[in-house]
Amino acid sequence: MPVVDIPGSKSITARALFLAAAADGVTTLVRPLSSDDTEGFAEGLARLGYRVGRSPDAWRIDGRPEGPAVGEADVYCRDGATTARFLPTLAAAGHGTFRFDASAQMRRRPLGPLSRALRDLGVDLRHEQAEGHHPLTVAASGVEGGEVTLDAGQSSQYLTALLLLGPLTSKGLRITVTDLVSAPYVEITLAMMRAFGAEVRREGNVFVVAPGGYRATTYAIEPDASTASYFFAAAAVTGGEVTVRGLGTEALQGDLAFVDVLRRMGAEVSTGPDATTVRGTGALHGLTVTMRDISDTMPTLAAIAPFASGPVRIEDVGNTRVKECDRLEACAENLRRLGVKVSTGPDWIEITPGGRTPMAGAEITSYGDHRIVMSFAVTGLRVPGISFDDPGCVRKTYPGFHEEFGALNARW
Ligand SMILES: O=C(O)C1=C[C@@H](OP(=O)(O)O)[C@@H](O)[C@H](O)C1
Ligand SMILES: C=C(OP(=O)(O)O)C(=O)O
Repeated sequence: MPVVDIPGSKSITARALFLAAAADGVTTLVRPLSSDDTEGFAEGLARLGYRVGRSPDAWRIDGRPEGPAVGEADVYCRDGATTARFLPTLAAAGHGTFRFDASAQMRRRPLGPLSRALRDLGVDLRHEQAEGHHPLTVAASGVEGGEVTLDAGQSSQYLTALLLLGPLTSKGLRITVTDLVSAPYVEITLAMMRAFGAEVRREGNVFVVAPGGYRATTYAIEPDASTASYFFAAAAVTGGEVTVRGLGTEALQGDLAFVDVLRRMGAEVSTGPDATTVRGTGALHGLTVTMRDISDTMPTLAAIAPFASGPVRIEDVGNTRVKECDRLEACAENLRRLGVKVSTGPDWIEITPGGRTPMAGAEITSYGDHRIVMSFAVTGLRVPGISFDDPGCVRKTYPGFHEEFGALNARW
C-alpha cells in the first residue's frame, strides 16, 4: 500500500509568506513548498527588502509590520497569481514606489476588481499597459481602511489579498462581497490570519477585519491537496491504493474534496485525522459535478473521465479559462487528440467515453500549465505513448513530480 508524502501547499505557503512578512517578529515556516511559484514569492519579498532565510525544511522570515524595507523596488512575479495579487497588496500598506510585472500569461490574467478595490481604499495604483493587468506600480503611503465592495466571481484571490491587508490598515476593513468563486480558499485565508493573531469575522457576504497587525509564529505547511489529486486519481483508475499523509479531517484545503468526487464515481475513500486513502475498485461511474469550489482539480477529473462507464460533465468552472491557460479548451483539445469525444460551453466540459478504442497515445500540448501535464500523466497510466511538449512546466508547483509519480507507479 503506497504511502505518499506530497510537497507543501502552494496556497498555504504563499499566505504564510505574506503573514510572516507583515508580522511583528521572526516566523519559521516548516516544510514550505519549494517551487517556482513560492520561490518567486520569496524572491519578491527579498526585492522589497524583507529578510527570508531558506533551508530545505524551514524558511525564516523577519517580519516588518511597517512594510517594505526599501523605498523603491521592481518585482517580477513570474507565473504565480498569488504572488502577482498578494504582493502589490502587501506593498500598498507600506511606503514607497513599487513596480510589479509578471510572465506573459500572468499579464493576461485579470486583476481589475482587486486594483479597483485598492483604489477605492485610497491606494495610488497605476496599470502601465492594459487596465486591470500587470505591469503595475503602487505609490504606497499606508492604507487607512474602511468599507469596500468587491466582486470575487472571477477569482477568490482578490478577496484573500484584501483580507490579508485588513489588519495592516489603521481602521480595519469591512468588505462586502457580491460574488465569490473558489470559496474554500477564503476559509484557508481566515484560518491562517487567525493563526497569526488577527481578528476577522464573516457575516454572510460581509467580512470584517480588525486593525492590529499580525504576530510572528512557527507555522507548519500542509501537503498540497491539489497535487494530491493526481495520486488519488491514479489509484482510482488503476485499481491501486494510495495513502497521502498529512491530509486528513483537519486539513484546511478545500481541494481535498476531490476524493468525494472519486467516491461518487466508485472508488473507496477513507479519511482519518492525519491521512486520506483512496482505493480503486474497478468501477468508475460517469457523473455530473459542480467544481466551482475546487476548480484546480477540474483537469484531474477531465483526464480520467475517458475511463468512466458513462459521460462526465463538469459544471461551473468558467474561471478555469483564466488560469495558467484556458483549461477547458486545453483539456478538450488534448482529450480529442487521444480520440475522446468532448464538448465545452462557457463554463462546462462534457467528456463522453467510448470514442476511439483503444485510445491512442499522443503528444499532449501543455500550454505551460503544470496541471495539464500532471493530469494527463494520470491518463498515461492507462494509455501507452503519451508524451508532453513541455514536461518541465510542473516546476510551478511540483518540480519533482515526474520522478515521484513514476516511482509510485513502479511500486504498484
Ligand atoms: O488563493 C489561492 O491560493 C488560490 C485560489 C484559487 O484561485 P481562484 O480563486 O482564482 O479560482 C486556486 O485556483 C489557485 O490555485 C490558488
Ligand atoms: C490556478 C493556479 O495557480 P495560480 O492562480 O495561483 O497562479 C493553479 O495552481 O492551478
